[in-house]
Amino acid sequence: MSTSEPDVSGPAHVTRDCPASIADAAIAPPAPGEHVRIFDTSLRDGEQSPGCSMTAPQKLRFAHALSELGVDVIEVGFPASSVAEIDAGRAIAREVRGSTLAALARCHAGDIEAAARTLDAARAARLHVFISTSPLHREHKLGLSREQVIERAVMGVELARRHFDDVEFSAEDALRTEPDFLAEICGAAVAAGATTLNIPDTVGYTTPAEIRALFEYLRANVRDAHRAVFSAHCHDDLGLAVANSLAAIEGGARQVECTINGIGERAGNCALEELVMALNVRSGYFDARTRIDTRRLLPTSRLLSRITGMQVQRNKAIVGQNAFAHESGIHQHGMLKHRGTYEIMRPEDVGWVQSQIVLGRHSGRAALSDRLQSLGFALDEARLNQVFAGFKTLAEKKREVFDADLEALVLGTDAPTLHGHRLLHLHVSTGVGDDSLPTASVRLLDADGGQVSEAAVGDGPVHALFAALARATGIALHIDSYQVSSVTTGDDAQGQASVTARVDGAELSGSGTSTDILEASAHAWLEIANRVSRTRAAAPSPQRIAATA
Ligand SMILES: CC(=O)SCCNC(=O)CCNC(=O)[C@H](O)C(C)(C)COP(=O)(O)OP(=O)(O)OC[C@H]1O[C@@H](n2cnc3c(N)ncnc32)[C@H](O)[C@@H]1OP(=O)(O)O
Ligand SMILES: CC(C)C(=O)C(=O)O
Repeated sequence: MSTSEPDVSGPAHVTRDCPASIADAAIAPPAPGEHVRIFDTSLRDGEQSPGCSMTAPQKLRFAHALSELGVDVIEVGFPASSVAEIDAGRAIAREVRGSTLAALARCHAGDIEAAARTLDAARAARLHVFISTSPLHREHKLGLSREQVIERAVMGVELARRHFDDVEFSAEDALRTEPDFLAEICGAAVAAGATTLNIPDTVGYTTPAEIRALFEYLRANVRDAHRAVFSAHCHDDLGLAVANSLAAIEGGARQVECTINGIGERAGNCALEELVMALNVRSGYFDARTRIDTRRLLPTSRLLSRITGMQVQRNKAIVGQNAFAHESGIHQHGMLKHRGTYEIMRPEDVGWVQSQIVLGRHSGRAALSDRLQSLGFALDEARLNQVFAGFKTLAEKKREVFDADLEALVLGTDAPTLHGHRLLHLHVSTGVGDDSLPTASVRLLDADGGQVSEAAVGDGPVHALFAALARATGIALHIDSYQVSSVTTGDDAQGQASVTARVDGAELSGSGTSTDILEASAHAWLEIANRVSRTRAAAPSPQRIAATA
């Protein structure tokens, strides 16, 4: 192998020619408000990411989620790659409705037959055939001349059309292909029956201005261009996949291929959630619509992370944990006055419950005071300043200051549970077998020093325990999440239980630690319940982030 730098740029005239061609191109801009098809390839290109392979049941589940999201086309896989891929695709084709189902094939008879067999039962099916068109790929990968590549492409499209009316042709590595040859092969594909022309930036090499120019050029120079929908498929090697896809839309693309969380070969593909929200938030600028139900973006992203085990980075746009979290005082102060100051979209519109004000070393008095009010503490200015000084000292030591820390700061060193109900006794029995039911009994010490005992049954021991605590305290919590993790090691490891609950429209969390995970769970539940009873006792209602106009 040569040690010199590989020439990856393709022919020098590729980038030089496009702008000149645009000047010649007398084409109408895309009609305003046009629909842009969303083609999701998480199950095909996404699955090509190392570490992202999915089982057949996982693919089926995710395909249902994509259809519920409102994706126009779901690429179910590359059937020629294995029997398991065919079986997974067939299961999707039997069940999933509401989206067109596509399968990828090389310009090979065997691949096309396998893809067609896979989509047999689909209500709406598309065959997607591809071949490389760039000089680098033609010479080094395929060993084919321009004419031979066109011949193969035409053969592939014609064979695909024998199975389905909906046929997509992709010119792999299109952005490093000579524009005149690209226009020629696209025209040949349309003549052979292709209804969608996909122009992939296979190696993530292009820039927004360049890809826009290329789409404008192709719309003007491909023979019978009006008979096909132009599509973009951008990779993220330079972090430009979303920007390039948006530019392609400006150039006339009316289908964009993307993946949830941007998974895909190498650095990934255009992230569906980012592209859709860019079109949505800047609708006046792009004037192009999708039919995606944006409130399903976060749940779909989370489902994919759970299935693949590939976590989304915290600062990822739209679906990352920090996407709607504010930690610095100046931003928090602005957010409390009007959330439009630091948010360009509503978290609720993409599936989050609400924005988050995270208290840490950069926070100021406005955010601290707001959080204290929502915890039921109304402090005068002098006391607030005192607590603020303690808060800053604590925040220097901790990354994030939690509600329980604030309660300790205001109330003194006692654990927060001392200021509400406290667990004295707990007994839980599990219910394995026909006649037994999981049962829990609890005895609590209340804030006035009295005792209260209650028992309850449930679907499982934790459910029974939480039901008994609800009876004893008179507080009903809607549990959103419950997790137990080990915080030390060995046989006597401490377990930490974390509970998140929604109460009176707010999301509250509590945690408890013990060598007994049921006791830890009871402490976590009581931490939230005690906060609720104190908040309810301390009217007026908490200040909320002002709604965006
Ligand atoms: C840009 C993209 O994302 S393309 C999609 C990439 N996805 C995948 O490759 C996943 C599925 N792939 C596979 O399972 C395997 O590669 C298979 C089963 C398809 C093929 O396996 P093999 O027959 O062992 O071939 P191998 O993968 O080593 O090489 C690819 C062959 O396809 C040929 N080829 C590549 N693209 C095309 C095309 N679009 N049309 C026709 N032939 C093509 C190559 O020239 C090579 O042919 P050769 O074996 O005659 O040299
Ligand atoms: C096969 C095509 C669409 C592709 O995945 C690419 O070129 O990246």
